[in-house]
Amino acid sequence: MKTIVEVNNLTKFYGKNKVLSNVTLKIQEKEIVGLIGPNGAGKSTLMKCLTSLVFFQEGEIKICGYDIQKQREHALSVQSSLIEMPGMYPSMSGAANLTYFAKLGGCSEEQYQFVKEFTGLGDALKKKTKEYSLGMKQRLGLGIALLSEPKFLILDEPMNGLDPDGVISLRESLKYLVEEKKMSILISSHQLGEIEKMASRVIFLNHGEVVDYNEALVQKKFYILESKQIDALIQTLVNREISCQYQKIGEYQILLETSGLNVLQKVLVEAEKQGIEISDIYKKTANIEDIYRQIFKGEA
Ligand SMILES: Nc1ncnc2c1ncn2[C@@H]1O[C@H](COP(=O)(O)OP(=O)(O)OP(=O)(O)O)[C@@H](O)[C@H]1O
Repeated sequence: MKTIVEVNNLTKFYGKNKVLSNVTLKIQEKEIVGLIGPNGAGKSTLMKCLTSLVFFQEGEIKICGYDIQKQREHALSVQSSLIEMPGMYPSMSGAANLTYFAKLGGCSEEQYQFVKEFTGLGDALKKKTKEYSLGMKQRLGLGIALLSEPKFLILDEPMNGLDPDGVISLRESLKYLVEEKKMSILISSHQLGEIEKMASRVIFLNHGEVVDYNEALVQKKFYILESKQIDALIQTLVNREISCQYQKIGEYQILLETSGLNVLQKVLVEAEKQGIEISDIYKKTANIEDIYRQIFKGEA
């Protein structure tokens, strides 16, 4: 496996406010890594450090082996990003924007043609970009980012404002870039379901720190228990001191997190003793949303 991004003990302050604390992570070739965390967790700041848009005080960042502070030009030459609104000239057409940025970056004719096709904008490339919808701007913005044939792509909330078709098309585009162009992608989003579909791995940030969720959470078993006597069931869990995490997720349902079947059995035995009828049980493996809930309890 080839490491494309290496971040070691990155610490960033805005004034006296520490917004990133000892962030350490790696991204390998052909990985799509999701960056998840509540508002203000530091996702955009981390991305801005990776693209050298902001200065950081401690630690190091290497992109394809190039140090972002000591070999800034090289480190920037192998990456592209789409952070906040894609930059483009509003009174120029999409095609003119592409041509302009292609010339600026010395893009090959082959790559230019690939990007033109890849945007999927077709005839709309002739329109001025001030007439573009948000989705069209995102497509063009991604196209512009790809002109330099980056090894590493950073996307900050690229799904914002996209309709379902736009989201599906973005997902397919990213998978293509990883599979066919061997790129690595870091993508932040609050759309956990989408991240789950497109990312091969997820990094959680909380208060500027990478959360070590140890992926063990993914192996935990979750059961949804349905009962009309849900409050009595919860009371039983408390009274009998059954060691498990649970959460009421509906009028008649609790989500039970256990480390094994024996805990579920204990719960069922106790419920039966108390005359509590469990009407249904569903088994569930942890998904990103479950893990998010575990990590950010009450903060989401
Ligand atoms: N230019 C700035 N000057 C001072 N503080 C800033 C600046 N930019 C961000 N911050 C602070 O840094 C912290 C992290 O912000 P950041 O935008 O990185 O979070 P985020 O995880 O991207 O949030 P969101 O999900 O809302 O986009 C916040 O406390 C924010 O107020």
